[in-house]
Amino acid sequence: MRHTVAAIQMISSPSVPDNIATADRLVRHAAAAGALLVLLPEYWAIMGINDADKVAVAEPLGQGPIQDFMAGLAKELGIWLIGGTLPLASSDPLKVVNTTLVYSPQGESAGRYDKIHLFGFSQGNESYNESKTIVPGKNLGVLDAPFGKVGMSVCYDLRFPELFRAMGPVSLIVLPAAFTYTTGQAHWEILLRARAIENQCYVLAAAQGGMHPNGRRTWGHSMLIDPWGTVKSVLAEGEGVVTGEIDPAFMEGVRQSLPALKHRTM
Ligand SMILES: NC(=O)CCC(=O)C(=O)O
Repeated sequence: MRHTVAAIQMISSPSVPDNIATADRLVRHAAAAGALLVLLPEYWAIMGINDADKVAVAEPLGQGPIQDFMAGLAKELGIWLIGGTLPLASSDPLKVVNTTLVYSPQGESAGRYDKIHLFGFSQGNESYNESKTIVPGKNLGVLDAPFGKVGMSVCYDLRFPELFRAMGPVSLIVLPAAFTYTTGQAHWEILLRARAIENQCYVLAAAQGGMHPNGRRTWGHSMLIDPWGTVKSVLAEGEGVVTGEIDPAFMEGVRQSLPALKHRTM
């Protein structure tokens, strides 16, 4: 049976209430288009003026306006909502955990993944060092959805194929992201398609896509890719929704005609 999924693209700001209002509007749009599973982007709840701004709005696990919003919306719309990333409080008062929380159609907590690989990049005027404000995760995140297993990853994780191999066979990889314009232009699509091709599964990537109030420009290009590596739908820039179908029969066909997953030797 085919299932519709959706990726939300945002241009998040420093205002959590504004970002919640935008996410609310776009997730409702995705659900009205028939999406059973909706993915928000990395940093959807806050893209601060300074990296440390997210520490001030970090929530303890299980309480706070960001988590209340996600749980309530998943239940109201009857969808699986994969909450991109939100800042969770960590044991270090100066840092957060950059976390994906999953809510079931009943609005219950159904999964968690803390971003493992923290982005670092320095070129010309551009410089990023997530380890200054984020504590890295340690555990894989795999959840059971109606169409099979879903492997969770976040943004810079995309560059580490061993993470995806360690998940075991999954039907769908989700990747909330905030790729930079510079690195996205060069690497985003090719890396996403490689993960889909080598793991013979669907890849759903929800991105930040535009110029943010903090002066950061993100690449966008939220997309759904099928197990053959074909881009099924994409949104280049700006806020919006990307939808497409997960077709387990198509995935099985790819795995049978090209049994590369069975031919692994290590
Ligand atoms: N937030 C991130 O992890 C950004 C990753 C990125 O832009 C990259 O090129 O990798």
